[in-house]
Order: sequence, then structure tokens, then C-alpha cells
Amino acid sequence: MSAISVEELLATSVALATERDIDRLAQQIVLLGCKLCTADGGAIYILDITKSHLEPKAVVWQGKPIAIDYATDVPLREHGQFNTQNIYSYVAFTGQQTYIDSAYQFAGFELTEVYQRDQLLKCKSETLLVMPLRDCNQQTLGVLELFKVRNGHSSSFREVEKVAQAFALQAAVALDNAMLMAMNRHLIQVLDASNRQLEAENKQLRLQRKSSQNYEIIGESEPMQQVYALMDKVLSSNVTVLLRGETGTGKEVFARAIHQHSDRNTQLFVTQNCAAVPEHLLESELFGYKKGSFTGAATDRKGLLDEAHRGTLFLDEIGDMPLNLQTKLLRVLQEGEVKPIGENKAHKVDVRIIAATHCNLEEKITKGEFREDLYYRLSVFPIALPPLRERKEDIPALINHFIKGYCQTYGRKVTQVSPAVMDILMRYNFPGNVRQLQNIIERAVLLCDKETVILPQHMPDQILLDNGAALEASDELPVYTQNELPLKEMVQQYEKKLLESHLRANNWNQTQTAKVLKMPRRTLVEKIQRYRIHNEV
Ligand SMILES: Nc1ncnc2c1ncn2[C@@H]1O[C@H](COP(=O)(O)OP(=O)(O)OP(=O)(O)O)[C@@H](O)[C@H]1O
Repeated sequence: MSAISVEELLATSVALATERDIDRLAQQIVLLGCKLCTADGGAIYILDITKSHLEPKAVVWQGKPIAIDYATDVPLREHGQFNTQNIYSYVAFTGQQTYIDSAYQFAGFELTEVYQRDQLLKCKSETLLVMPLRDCNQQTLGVLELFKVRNGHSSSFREVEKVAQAFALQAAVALDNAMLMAMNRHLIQVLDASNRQLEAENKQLRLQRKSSQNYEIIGESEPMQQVYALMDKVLSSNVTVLLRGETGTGKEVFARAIHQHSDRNTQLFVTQNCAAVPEHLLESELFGYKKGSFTGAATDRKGLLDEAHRGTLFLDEIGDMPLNLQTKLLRVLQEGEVKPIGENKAHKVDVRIIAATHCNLEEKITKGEFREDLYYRLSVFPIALPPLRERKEDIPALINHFIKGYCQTYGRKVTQVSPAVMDILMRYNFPGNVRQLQNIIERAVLLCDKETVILPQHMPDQILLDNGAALEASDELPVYTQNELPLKEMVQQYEKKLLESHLRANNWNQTQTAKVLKMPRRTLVEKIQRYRIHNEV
């Protein structure tokens, strides 16, 4: 064996201690092992993560790494038994440093991998040394094999036993460190990935919470849930939204909510009703003007589109916008450009448009009153708001919301509506939708001087009339078309139905019903017994 210089030993130590990549380290180990023990070649096998196989990691021949494609994994167990036939798995299993001096005469182990490699390298292995690589807890990490080929003067590895052992120990420590680091890196990656996933999920959850709870819009009914789901989709984009719905369904409320929950919420939410002002005024409102561009234009004036720069412009009643302005608006949507009246050049604006309409735009297009191209630009993301009569389950929550608000405004102590009022309002069709309900409650709160409950007499006459008509039309009261009964009986039947209906509306509370019907409670009880009226609750 050629003597190893101190420098070479130091260089070996440094090389092993500094390499962190397992594949490169495995190659270094074999290269250095060959050099220290004057081997012609060598191979390293490392235990896989399931600790069931030894995987070939690097093979070196005459000082150079060669491809390891020929080598296959070596199982540690076969048929449930430890695979002690194979030299690598034997060493891995027993931890015994093993020497073979005449590979082709030796019958103690299967040396299939060795013979295969010899065929590939066109040589004949003569002496072999297979060493276990174990960590400080004596757990096997892999095995290192060194070999010398038959060349007439090859010597046994036994001569370098001590050097080989010391080297294997050092190599195992380096390998253990590198594996721990790789494991750490892997864990950090897994943690990072799961953190990113958690962050994304949290963001999504925050958005969902916003949608169902934080829009500050009253209504939990199914049709409203569908609207919230659509709103969620447009919050993080600048897409133009078209809100459609009857008057008073809350189009402005929803437009404001979209702005407030979007990235633009630090900038202005500007509104303009396109039906409320004449054409020339609407144009100067929206686009602004230059000083002197028309009589009365004493100074330059910014339009609302510029006011809403980086914010949102809500255009209510878009269906009533004059055709000339529709063309100008289309340019804003297509080019993001605004040209104030009297100005030669257009300038860029960054504004999100939310438009609203209660009218049938498709019909207006057919009549030539609305530009089809503008319609397509505006209705990139239409949201239809349901009329109140299609989400009556939201009426009680809206009533409470408005009662609270108006009690604060007017200093009243109203807490609720009577069951009869609730019944009347639940029956009503609300052509004016939420706005109409809001007005009804405002009026009722104002009418309640000392009362804490809103009663039928606080309802507008029209609502009571409509309610009476609805009651008559419903099955709850008998409608006689023929005089098949004497009048007295007809009146009695009518009285019975009327009492039933009021009792139901007052939640079968007899005192309350008697009060509403302005009759003594005792008389009501007598009639209930006489007509055999039964509480349905
Ligand atoms: N879901 C709701 N929760 C609480 N208040 C609402 C709701 N929807 C509407 N409102 C109230 O109803 C009134 C009418 O709403 P809004 O002005 O947004 O309706 P609109 O559809 O824009 O009406 P129009 O078509 O007449 O312009 C407002 O005072 C608003 O505060």
C-alpha cells in the first residue's frame, strides 16, 4: 500500500465534511475509499427510506464514476427471511466488515452484482472488501464495497483493515449528517407547502366569511346566498358588473358592498343616477370639462370618472343613459380613456364600473335605444337581485333591522311588530321591494308614540286594503256564490273564519287577538267555544 500523506487525510476529511448532497457525497466516499485503500474500484449502496432495500448510489472504476444503470436494488429480506446470501445485504444486516480474497472461487455468497459489473467493465474482480456504514446508534445507513481486479499482483484488503475501518466510520458520519440535512430540507419543503396551502385556505375562508356575514346586507335566504356566491367571485377582479333587479331590491347596497370588499376600497365609491339628470349635464358630470368649453364653464372641472380613479363608479339606471353618452362610455370600457368636454386629448383612467338597471335592456336594444356593444361590455358579469316576494323568509330579519335603525334615529322604544302585522307583511307582495318595507317600518316607528309593538293600525291603509283583498281571495274565508245557506249561518261561518284567521295571525294569543279585534276577551273565549275553534299550534 502506498503511504497516505497527512495532507491527503486532511483533504479527505474536509471533502467528506463539506459535501451536503447525498448523491455527490456517495460518489466522494467511493472515490476517496478507493484512493485510501488503493482499490481499482468500488460501489456504495444506501438503505432506502422504507429500510427494505439497498439502493446503488455510486460506482467508481479506475478513479472515475461510472453509470449505475446496470445495478439493481438489493432486498434486505426475501420470503420473510433476512437475505444473508447476498454479500451487501449480509453486511448491512450483520454489520460485519467482510473480505473475499478470490471472488471467482468463493461460494459463500451470491456475488451476482460483482459478476455483472465485471462483465460491463471487462475485468475480473479478485479481492473484495464490503464495509457497513452505520450511524452512532449502530443503525445501518448503507454499505461500501471496494474491489481489486486480477492483475498478477493484487493484494488483500486485510492489509489496510484499520485505515478502511476508520474511513468507513468517517464516511458514515458524513452520510448520516447529509441524510439528516436532506430530511430536514424535505420536511421544511413539506411544511412550507402545507403552510402555503393553509394560507390559501384561510384566505378563501376569510373571503367566505366576508361573503355571508360581513357584507352587512340583511338576508340569509337561498336566493340571497346565490347572490353572495356570485359577489365572492368578482371581489378580487376588476370585472365590470351589471346588477339587475326591480326597484328597491338593493342594487346600490350590493354595488357598495362589492367596492368595500374589493382591493379598491381605499379609494372612492362614486355614484351617478343616469336617469336623474338631462343629457348635457350627465356628460359634464361623468367626463368633466375644460374651462370655456361652453357657457358657464368658468373653470376646469374633473368628471366623476376621474374622481373614481382607482376606485369604483356606480352607474344606476344605465338603461336611461342617452345614446351619445353610451358611445363615450364604451370608449372608457374599451380603452380605459376619458376625454373631458372641450379637451382635445383623452387620458387614461383606472376605474371599475358597476352598472345597474331595473329595465329590460334587451328590449331597449331591439328598439334601438341601447347600444348592443355596450350591453355586451357591461354584462360581462351580470348579477340578478331577487325581488322581496321571492325571499319572504328574509322579511322578519329586515323588519328587525329597520326597527332598530329607526328607533335609534327617532328615539322610540319599539321592539317588534305584532303577529298580525307580521302576518300582513308576510302576505304582501312588495312591488317596491326592500325600500317599500323600509318606508313602512319607518312610518310605523314614527306612529308609535308610547307603544313598543307595531300594530295593524300603524300600517298604511293601502297595505291593509291589499291584505283584506288577499284574505278574501284566499281559502281562509268562505266565498259564497249561491244562496244555499240562510244569512245568519253564512255570517256565523264568516265570523268563525275571521276569528280563526286573527287568532292565527296573533299566534293564538287570545288577549292580543281580543285587543286587535277591539272586543272583550271573555266574548272571544265564548265564541271560540261556540264555534269549536281549535288552536293549531
Ligand atoms: N338586503 C338589504 N339589507 C338592508 N337594507 C337593504 C337591503 N336591500 C336594500 N336595502 C335598503 O333598501 C333601500 C333601497 O336599496 P337600493 O337603493 O340599493 O335599491 P335599488 O335596487 O338600487 O333601487 P333603485 O332601482 O330604485 O335605484 C336602501 O335604503 C337600502 O339601504
